[in-house]
Amino acid sequence: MGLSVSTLFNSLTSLVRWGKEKDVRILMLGLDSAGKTTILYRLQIGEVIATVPTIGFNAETVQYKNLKFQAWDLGGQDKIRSYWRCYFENTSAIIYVIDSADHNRLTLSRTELLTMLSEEELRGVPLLVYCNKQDLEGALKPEEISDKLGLAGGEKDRPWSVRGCSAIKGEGLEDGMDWLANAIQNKSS
Ligand SMILES: Nc1nc2c(ncn2[C@@H]2O[C@H](COP(=O)(O)OP(=O)(O)OP(=O)(O)O)[C@@H](O)[C@H]2O)c(=O)[nH]1
Ligand SMILES: [Mg+2]
Repeated sequence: MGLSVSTLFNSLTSLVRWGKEKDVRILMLGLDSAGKTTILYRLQIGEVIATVPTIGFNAETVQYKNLKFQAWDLGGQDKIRSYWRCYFENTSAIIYVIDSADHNRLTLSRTELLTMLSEEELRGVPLLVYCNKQDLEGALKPEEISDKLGLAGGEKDRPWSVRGCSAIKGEGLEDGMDWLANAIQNKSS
């Protein structure tokens, strides 16, 4: 995996420095290969880039309509998910990405999501779930995924929304971001 202690330390130092300078920090989380990095660069440069699995994170400034934010796209592989919590401080919103065609790992993805949401630092933070890869045959619809996640039963203290998208086709991303931008602005007003 190659994530050394010094790499982690440097990451955390830059995280703290950046977190102080910028206002809106959005975390992008989800299992490996869900499409987080693809979505990040789709939002930032409007193109599909060739990705490799993220070891550590990508941090980018994204301008979306009138909202400028720092997006932290964290690697989703099993062994590095435990580092997610190092990035929770000062989070304005969470984008959680699910591969809608990865039926076998939906339960695991739900578990990781609920574990993260139970963290005190993320209490009340708006959550957008992108059900990505809607272009793939057999992809579960956002309504089905929403039912399986069961957020309606427990997430009463935060704004949340579950939306379908395809980062490859560029579909659905804007609807989700419009909702998130509103949720962030309402929270801080
Ligand atoms: N068909 C389809 N493939 C997608 C879509 N979004 C991403 N992919 C592909 O899914 C693979 C993984 O995408 P990444 O963006 O690297 O996934 P990630 O969530 O950043 O993965 P980690 O960095 O390992 O956590 C790549 O081959 C992407 O091209 C989509 O909407 N549809
Ligand atoms: Mg990635």
